[in-house]
Amino acid sequence: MALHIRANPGDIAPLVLLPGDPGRAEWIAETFLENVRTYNTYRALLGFTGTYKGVPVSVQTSAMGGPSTAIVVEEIIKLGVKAIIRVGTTGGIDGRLEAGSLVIAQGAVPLDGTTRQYLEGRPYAPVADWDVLEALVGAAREAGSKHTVGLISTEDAFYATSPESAREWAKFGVLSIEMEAAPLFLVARMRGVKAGAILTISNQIGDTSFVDERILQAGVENMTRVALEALLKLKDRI
Ligand SMILES: O=P(O)(O)O[C@H]1O[C@H](CO)[C@@H](O)[C@H]1O
Ligand SMILES: O=c1cc[nH]c(=O)[nH]1
Repeated sequence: MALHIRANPGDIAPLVLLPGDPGRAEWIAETFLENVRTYNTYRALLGFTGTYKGVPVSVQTSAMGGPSTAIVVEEIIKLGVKAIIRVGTTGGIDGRLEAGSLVIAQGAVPLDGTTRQYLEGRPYAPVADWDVLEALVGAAREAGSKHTVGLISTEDAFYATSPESAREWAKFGVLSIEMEAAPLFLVARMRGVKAGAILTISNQIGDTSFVDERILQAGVENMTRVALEALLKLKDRI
């Protein structure tokens, strides 16, 4: 049993979706999985295992930010997980991507402190695993889901980011900003596990007003279907 994910080897499937929000984890499990059982409730890091189209799949909450994500990812890998897809929300920059649209991350500029601590000052490029990236893009294309593949950035301080600072990153090709992908990519790579991320644009950076809930929910549903189909493609590559 791990310290925070109070589960045992065998409780978690090798293929995992990783949302930040425990409510989204529960919704994914209830909506898309069959024969669901809850393996963790400790600290609201809700974790569920079930089957999707007959294949064992787990949904594990990362909670918000790098510190929690790194703890969760380290522990689920110790418990036997082999491939992880983050299913998150992200803030777009300057309205280039509209609310509800999907971003598949090639890599994440590591602006967060968690990645910095692991790297001890080394320059590094946290990128998605190639098989996961290919599976996500393939699944999105097959579903006819409009998506953009590219660079995102991962930060710590949601309310410290301004449209002006985000715009500076856009000059270097950053599409959107979120809070978990860089440490996920780094820790997975260090431990020999596959990871990727697909995200739904939930707002524009600096504008914390909610987008229309129906638009956001449609994007999240679309993202989740694509991610689940991508996990199926990874089944024989782990
Ligand atoms: O929707 P989730 O997956 O939580 O992701 C985004 O939402 C949270 C901020 O509102 C951060 O965790 C950020 O990365
Ligand atoms: O980190 C995030 C995620 C969604 N929206 C933001 O503005 N920032």
